[in-house]
Amino acid sequence: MACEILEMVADGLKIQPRNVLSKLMTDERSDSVFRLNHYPPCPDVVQSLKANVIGFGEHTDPQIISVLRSNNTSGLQISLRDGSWISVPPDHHSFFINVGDSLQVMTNGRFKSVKHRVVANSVKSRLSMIYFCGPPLSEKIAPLPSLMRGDQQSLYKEFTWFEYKTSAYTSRLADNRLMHFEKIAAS
Ligand SMILES: O=C(O)CCC(=O)C(=O)O
Ligand SMILES: [Fe+2]
Repeated sequence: MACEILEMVADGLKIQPRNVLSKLMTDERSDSVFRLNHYPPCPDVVQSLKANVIGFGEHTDPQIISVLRSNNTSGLQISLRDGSWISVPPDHHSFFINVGDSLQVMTNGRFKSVKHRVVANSVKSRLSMIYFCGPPLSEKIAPLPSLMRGDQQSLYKEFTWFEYKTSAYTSRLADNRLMHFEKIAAS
């Protein structure tokens, strides 16, 4: 399914070949990961604090895309441009597809990796499973040449997936991990 989505993304962007993104995850060296998260209910804390108890702190996903499925318990929220948070309705029949930092770079910022977090539910436990499509470690993460028009420049310095991961290990979850790879605009 993740492959199909990446091929539909390529179609939508009108780029060839169709597997320009999906081949990164079908590659036998692909660094994809599957994660299961369990958030037990937090009744006392939520009620006594009358505030959000964070189950998973705010962050962007590093990979290309993330394919998430959860049970029927709410908790996942995404951050809007104005900094406010909105809830993603839980639906155990649907998949939630998230753009990761790598796809943001590969589309030179056209697709944005959106900040998200999970807040604890006071009554029910939340279960989620996520498939993160990661490229091979040696893969250069750079805007797809077929997307670059005229003299358009990359917004990012060149780096490999391994370099991104190494740099991410020294950062905090909420940090913009692409910051080290952004080109500084000349003034
Ligand atoms: O559990 C969720 O709904 C989201 C978890 C998440 O964002 C992650 O594992 O990267
Ligand atoms: Fe995430």
